Amino acid sequence: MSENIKYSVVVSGFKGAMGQYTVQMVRNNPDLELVGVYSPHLSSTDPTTFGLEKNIIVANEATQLPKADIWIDFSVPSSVFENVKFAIKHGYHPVVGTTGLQDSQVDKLHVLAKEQSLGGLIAPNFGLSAVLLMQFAQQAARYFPDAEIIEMHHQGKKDAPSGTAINTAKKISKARSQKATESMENSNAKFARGLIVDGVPVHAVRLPGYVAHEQVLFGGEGEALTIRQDSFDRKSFMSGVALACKKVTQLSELVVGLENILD
Ligand SMILES: NC(=O)c1ccc[n+]([C@@H]2O[C@H](COP(=O)([O-])OP(=O)(O)OC[C@H]3O[C@@H](n4cnc5c(N)ncnc54)[C@H](O)[C@@H]3O)[C@@H](O)[C@H]2O)c1
Ligand SMILES: O=C(O)C1=N[C@H](C(=O)O)CCC1
Repeated sequence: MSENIKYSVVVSGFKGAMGQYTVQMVRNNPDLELVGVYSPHLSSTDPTTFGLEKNIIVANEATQLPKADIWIDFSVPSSVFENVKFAIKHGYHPVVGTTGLQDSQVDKLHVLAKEQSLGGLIAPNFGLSAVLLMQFAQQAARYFPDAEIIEMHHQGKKDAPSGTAINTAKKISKARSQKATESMENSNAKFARGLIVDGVPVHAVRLPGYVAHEQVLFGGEGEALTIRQDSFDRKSFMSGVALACKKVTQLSELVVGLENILD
């Protein structure tokens, strides 16, 4: 980061599993300064209730947040669009980890950010292992058009399939040079065969003990290839979030995917 520049940050969804890690990451990062946190339905807005310094604004309405350079969002799929729209309109550079944005919503946010020449990043996964898995899967799909995805997450996950799995399926679909062998539309066992995302079956598992994991299975004639990544700890996402904070103020548009800002 350039010398002596400290970026101010607000964290939306600060009480959630990812929000809590993010708050710690920002507080421990000498290049970042936490100035506000946001979550609706709070019983108290006293920062000390949440173990935060007195000068940090705790807001249960976005309009109460202080101005800042960066808005990090780890909220819920049903709120992320409105949150990011608010962030862009108010000049915060968005760093968005929350999943569940529809393509049409991403398009709208892209236009909004462009109108304001404001850089931002939406990343369905901030983990390096997942980013690499998606890239390897894209490469493999050129030669193995037949692929299926199994994503496995903790039981508290609100959305299914995961944002990463949807993104992986899209990338496989784009990279395929041939159509997959089976026509999934004609399958008579739709539930057991998973949700078809861009022609790729996606199976979602929710179990205790799991954090975030994905496996892509490719099958060819007499051979198979399996690519797997495991996020065993939410700490694994934090270097990606920190990198996004470092880069996002230098972007002049909304970028999707951590791979686009990796050095
Ligand atoms: N991109 C990544 O690398 C990555 C990694 C992990 C999780 N995620 C995604 O991040 C999101 C959050 O995950 P989590 O495990 O922390 O979930 P969580 O349910 O533990 O936390 C979400 C928090 O958001 C709060 N919230 C509800 N409505 C809100 C609103 N309108 N504005 C702000 N906050 C609101 C909730 O009260 C809760 O505290 C999910 O979409 C998940 O898929 C992404
Ligand atoms: O824990 C979650 O929820 C995760 N969500 C993201 C997704 O939906 O892909 C990334 C991995 C963790």
